[in-house]
Amino acid sequence: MRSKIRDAKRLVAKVGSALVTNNGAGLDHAALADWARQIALLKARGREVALVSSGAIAAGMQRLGWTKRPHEMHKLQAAAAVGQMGLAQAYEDAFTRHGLHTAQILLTHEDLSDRKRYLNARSTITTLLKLGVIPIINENDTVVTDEIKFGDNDTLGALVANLIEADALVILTDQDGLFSADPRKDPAATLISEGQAEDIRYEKMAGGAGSGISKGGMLTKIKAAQRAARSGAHTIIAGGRIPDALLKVAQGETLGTLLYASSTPLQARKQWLADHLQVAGAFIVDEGAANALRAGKSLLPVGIVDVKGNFERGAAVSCQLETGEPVARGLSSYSSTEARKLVKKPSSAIEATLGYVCEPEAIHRDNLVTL
Ligand SMILES: Nc1ncnc2c1ncn2[C@@H]1O[C@H](COP(=O)(O)OP(=O)(O)O)[C@@H](O)[C@H]1O
Ligand SMILES: N[C@@H](CCC(=O)OP(=O)(O)O)C(=O)O
Repeated sequence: MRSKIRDAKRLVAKVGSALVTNNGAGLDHAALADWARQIALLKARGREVALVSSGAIAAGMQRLGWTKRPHEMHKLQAAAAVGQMGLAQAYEDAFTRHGLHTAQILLTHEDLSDRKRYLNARSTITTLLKLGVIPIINENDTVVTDEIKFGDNDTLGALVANLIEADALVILTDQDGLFSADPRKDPAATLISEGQAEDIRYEKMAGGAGSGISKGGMLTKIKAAQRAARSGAHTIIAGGRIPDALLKVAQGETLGTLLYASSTPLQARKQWLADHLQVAGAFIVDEGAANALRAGKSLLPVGIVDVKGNFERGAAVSCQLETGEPVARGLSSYSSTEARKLVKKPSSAIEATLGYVCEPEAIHRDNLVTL
């Protein structure tokens, strides 16, 4: 089973408050530098890594000279806004030493449930990965408070894994993995080595959070593994203080707890597209485009002869022949208004027509299922 992780090309690593901060007093710069070193090595070995990191509130509290975590949401949000600067700076410094650039991405759950924003976030992060930049992701605590209340970047890690179709989500924390019971309360608890992410027994083993600064605990990690599995990503929960934890996990060494998914990212995405999509409109395509779609290729604007319905970028649309015969369905890279202007045009004409290019394809093959 661990070979699944050894073969994982795209990984999301999540480091929690329990690790990023020095017991709540600012950032643990040595720890950050060490993850940067490990991620740089993984990159050099051809892996893509996005990093979801907590720590904004703890860093902000230190910068503001606060010794006690406030209870008021607006103060916590202010601390997060101050601290995010330090967090981003610390990562940029750490990765610069390895010749790598970082990019700051602040997201909310709403961003990822809105189709248009979802596609935009997806294209940005995947473009950054292709450019060799390390995306450093945190929640946008200025505009949402749920995450501060629940102290849960685990869910964000899973959402990002879904978003970029990562092969694996590596959650690093202050325990060596999932134990049969909270090891802080039950010294006889034993480490679970691996199991299926959807196995509901694990939820019962996961108690609340361990320290004052973290709130999510193991339960949010198990839920995150279940969510990641829905897009085919395997999850590993491992001890972030174990030397070379990330490298070892990525090499497929038996470390921490592996909660595996039963399908691959692409299978899972296509299944989701096949099962759940209510279509908002249609692309009427010519024979050539229909054949390309049946051969598993993307839909290019040049093969579209007409656009039916009104829809936004990211909407689910069907692709059909003029006879009404359905060929495929998928997520449109363009709104219906934009797509109407692109009918029968080569992709090279998109920029001249719209003034910008979202994607060269009207529907990318990863976002398509043939019928
Ligand atoms: N079954 C369990 N196995 C391991 N840890 C558990 C379990 N149940 C609860 N925990 C607690 O979860 C804590 C990790 O979660 P949390 O403090 O939220 O970390 P992070 O900040 O890394 O997200 C551990 O310190 C531990 O006390
Ligand atoms: N986004 C916030 C808090 C998120 C948080 O604490 O999550 P976790 O590390 O999973 O316990 C921060 O950066 O401080």
